[in-house]
Amino acid sequence: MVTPLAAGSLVVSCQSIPGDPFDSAGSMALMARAAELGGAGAIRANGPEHVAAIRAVTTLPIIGINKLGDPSGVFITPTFESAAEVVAAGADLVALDATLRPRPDGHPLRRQFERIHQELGVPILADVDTFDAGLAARDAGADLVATTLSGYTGGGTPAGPDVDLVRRLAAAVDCPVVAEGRIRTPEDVRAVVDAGAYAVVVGTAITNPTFMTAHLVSALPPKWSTRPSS
Ligand SMILES: CC(=O)N[C@H](C=O)[C@@H](O)[C@H](O)[C@H](O)COP(=O)(O)O
Repeated sequence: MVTPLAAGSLVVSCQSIPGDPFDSAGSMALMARAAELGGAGAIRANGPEHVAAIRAVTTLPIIGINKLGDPSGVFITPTFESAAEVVAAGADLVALDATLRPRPDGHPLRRQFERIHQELGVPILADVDTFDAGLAARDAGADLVATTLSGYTGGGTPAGPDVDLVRRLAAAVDCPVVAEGRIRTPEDVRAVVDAGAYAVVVGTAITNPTFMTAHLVSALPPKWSTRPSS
């Protein structure tokens, strides 16, 4: 299936954290507008309400996800019905958890892919955690494979992106490989592009000011941050 995601795109993931000051559809729509002004090629957004709010302010392609259920298991667009909701709200592609973990509805991934293609008519971005999951997702019919879930399914979360997984998948699958997860700096972007990424997704570094503030505050020397003002 032809993807509306252009090669060489920077995709901005406009997702809010529950309880954060920016946790609203309106805030994510503003983030999407800012991303478009800055040159983003697409937006990734969570849930029908946020997808609809972003659809109303931009013509950029939207990668829709629908996070439901327990975050320790399969929860990114876990079912066909959850995919249908974000497509009805305006998503142009659907991203979903394509790890090898058991799925909440017990249906095989291939069946979910077939229904999304046949009944919703949109391409599928498979969020994977490992090389084997990437191969399996492509074999099951994914249109694009993303490294989104590497570092989040056990064994600890590294500080930077999984450049090696991007490289291995890009050399092995006959579909675009999207780099996603912990891409925070221009150097990270160049590293995943050099590894063969078709497009690059950045979320936290752009759309989570609370995290980024804490991240930079943590770099302050302890004595400097507590010294009295003169
Ligand atoms: C693991 C998981 O649930 N990742 C989610 C996937 O949609 C989002 O929480 C991430 O923000 C997104 O993948 C972008 O990554 P980063 O925020 O690191 O640039």
